[in-house]
Formats: sequence, C-alpha cells, structure tokens
Amino acid sequence: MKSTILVTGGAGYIGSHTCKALRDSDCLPVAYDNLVYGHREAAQWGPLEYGDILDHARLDQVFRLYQPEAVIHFAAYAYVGESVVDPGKYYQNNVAGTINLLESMRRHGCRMIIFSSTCASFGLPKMIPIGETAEQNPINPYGRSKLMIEQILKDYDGAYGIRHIALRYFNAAGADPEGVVGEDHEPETHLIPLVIDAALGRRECIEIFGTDYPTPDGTAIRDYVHVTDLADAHVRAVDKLRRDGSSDQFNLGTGTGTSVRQIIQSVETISRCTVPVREGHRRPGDPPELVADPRKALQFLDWRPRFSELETIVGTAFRWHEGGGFRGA
Ligand SMILES: NC(=O)c1ccc[n+]([C@@H]2O[C@H](COP(=O)([O-])OP(=O)(O)OC[C@H]3O[C@@H](n4cnc5c(N)ncnc54)[C@H](O)[C@@H]3O)[C@@H](O)[C@H]2O)c1
Ligand SMILES: O=c1ccn([C@@H]2O[C@H](COP(=O)(O)OP(=O)(O)O[C@H]3O[C@H](CO)[C@H](O)[C@H](O)[C@H]3O)[C@@H](O)[C@H]2O)c(=O)[nH]1
Repeated sequence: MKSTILVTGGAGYIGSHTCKALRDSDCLPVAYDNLVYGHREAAQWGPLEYGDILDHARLDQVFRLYQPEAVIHFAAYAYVGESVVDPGKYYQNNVAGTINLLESMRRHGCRMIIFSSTCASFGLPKMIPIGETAEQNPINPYGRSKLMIEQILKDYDGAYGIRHIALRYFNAAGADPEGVVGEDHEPETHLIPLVIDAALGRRECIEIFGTDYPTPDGTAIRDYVHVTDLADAHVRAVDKLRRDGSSDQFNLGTGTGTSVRQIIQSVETISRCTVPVREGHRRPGDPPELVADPRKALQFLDWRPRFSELETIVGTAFRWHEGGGFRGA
C-alpha cells in the first residue's frame, strides 16, 4: 500500500518540490496549506487540503481522513526582517502552530515528523563549514522560533515517542528541472530571483547588501542548495525514520560557498543580460559567511546533491522566472 505523507506548507516553494519527489517515490503527498504564501497550482501531486496549522479541528479532520504515516512540516513564516519587527506573528505561527500540529499527531497516533529548520538557527557561527554540533545561537526571532521547535521536538520524542528529523537547510534555490514548479514568493526577498528580475528588466537593479565583508570579493557568502536536492533529502529522511526510528538533525548544504557577486556573474552569463547593480550597506544581522558541512547527511542519508552546481541552480531558476512563474503558467 502507498504510504500517505501529510505535507504542511505543501503548496509553498520547498513543499511543492517535495510533494513531487514523494510522488516519484510512490508515496501519496497530501498538501495542507492555508495558501497565505502558497499557490494552488503548486499542489499537483496529490490532494490539496486547505487549512491552517493553528486550526485543531481542521487538522483532526485531515488526520482522520488520510491517517498519514508521517508528517513533513514546512508551514511557517520565513521573513527574517519581519520577524524582528513582529516577533509575535512568528512565535504564534511557527511555534504555536507546530505544537498544535504535534498535538494532532499525538491524538491520531502519527509518530514521525520531518521538520524544516534553518542555518539561521546557528546565528553568527564561529567556524566554517558548519557541522551539526556547532553552537546554535540565532540572532533573530525567525531563527529562534526554529530552534525552539527543534527543542520541543526533542521533548516530544522523549515523552511521547514522536520521532523527528530536523533538516537545517542552507539557502534553498533553483527550480524544478522539468519546469513544472519553482520559487514564487510575494514579496520576494531571496537573492537569486531578485537578480534574475533585475536581469530581465523587471526591477531597476539589484542592491548588494555590503561590499566590505572579509571575503575574497567583499560580498557575503552563502551555500546555495538546489530545491530538488532538498526535496530528495526529505524522502530519504522519511525512509531513515521508518528504518531506524531514531530522531536526528542534519545540515543540508553543499559545502561550497558562493558570493553575491558570483551569483550576479552567473545570472549575467546564463541570461546574456547585464545586471544593473547598486552597492549598498550590509543588511543588519547578515553573517559574512554560511557554509554547511554536509558530511553527516552524506553518511546517514546517503544524500548527494545532484542539481546544486551554480549553473544548474541559476539555469533552472532563470527558465522558471523567464516564463513568469505561476503567473506565466
Ligand atoms: N527558502 C529557504 O531558503 C529556507 C531555508 C531554510 C528553512 N526554510 C524553511 O522551509 C520551509 C519552507 O520554506 P519555503 O521557502 O518553501 O516557504 P514558502 O512560504 O514558499 O512555503 C511555506 C508554506 O506554508 C504555508 N503556511 C504558512 N503558514 C501556514 C499555516 N499557519 N497553516 C498552513 N499553511 C501555512 C504558506 O502558505 C506556504 O505555502 C519554512 O518552514 C522555512 O522556514 C526555508
Ligand atoms: O537584494 C538582496 C538580497 C540578498 N542579498 C544578499 O544575498 C545573500 C542571500 O540572501 P537571501 O535573502 O537570499 O537569503 P539569506 O542568506 O538571508 O537566508 C536566510 O533566510 C532564509 C529565509 O528566507 C533561510 O531561512 C536561510 O536559511 C537563512 O540563512 C545575503 O548575503 C544577502 O545579504 C543582497 O545582497 N541583495
């Protein structure tokens, strides 16, 4: 029998790519999304159940209907800047919403959850690359909300036997190589879609947030990982929990850092357009460099990024955005 997986936030960016990967691995993904940021068109690989993770009754209804084997939990707010000015919104949706979801899981005997954590839970790391045991010292409410959830998950494991894998993504980027889904955030704050929009003349320019970092070209370095590779890691994480039933955490990145200027250069090469650039100040709270040590994921999930070369990330993202995303579909 097919395994049914409840995917909260399944109509969002990483959630929709994961639903596609689940379907390809012969699972039935049930997307559960309130469509605050998600897109109905992004939920193509199983049913879309409209609902909010803060709504007990609706969650109970969906658990009763599908009796999922596991939950993959993407639903959250993820704008770092907004989390600083309105932390209540983040603790409510991300932390209270997750507790609500876990309580529904308890009521319905669902004992496996894969959770979307973030490299922002590390704050300003002391060492690069960042391994799983690096100190987690988030510097904004968004990162803190994710760390709190990691801690809550450990308590729910100890007390109630709900097993979890927390996947800490570095910078999710790129689009489905078949061009069926991609990133479509409103507002968009992520670097690659903004640079592509500047190349396509849809925005005046890209502002580089800081050119005086202690990095080779003065701009900040991140570990961009293709969304299809992230999706694959979720399928592997469900398999691992099924196999050995032990809770764990993994950092998901490639181990290679790319600077803001290198991203701009790559978009110029792929688009054959010049990207108008404005050099600006550092964005408050941005660390100079965040790069993952992916060895644990390689060893225990057998996870090897296949689409995370810069050309593939930028190439797939460019094709998706050039086509207009869901608006052009
Ligand atoms: N994009 C990244 O680079 C990145 C990096 C690290 C971690 N993450 C985490 O990964 C997850 C997915 O990120 P994304 O980029 O796909 O974001 P996204 O906004 O595209 O997807 C999140 C989805 O959750 C839904 N949602 C939000 N609150 C909800 C609620 N209360 N009830 C039901 N649905 C709700 C939204 O409508 C959206 O479809 C988030 O938890 C985010 O914090 C993302
Ligand atoms: O207009 C822009 C946008 C971004 N940047 C720079 O580009 C890099 C990447 O920025 P993003 O906003 O694309 O992503 P972040 O590195 O801020 O990602 C953080 O926020 C995400 C949530 O949106 C994830 O949680 C992720 O794990 C966390 O590190 C940063 O150095 C940023 O300063 C610019 O120079 N100009």
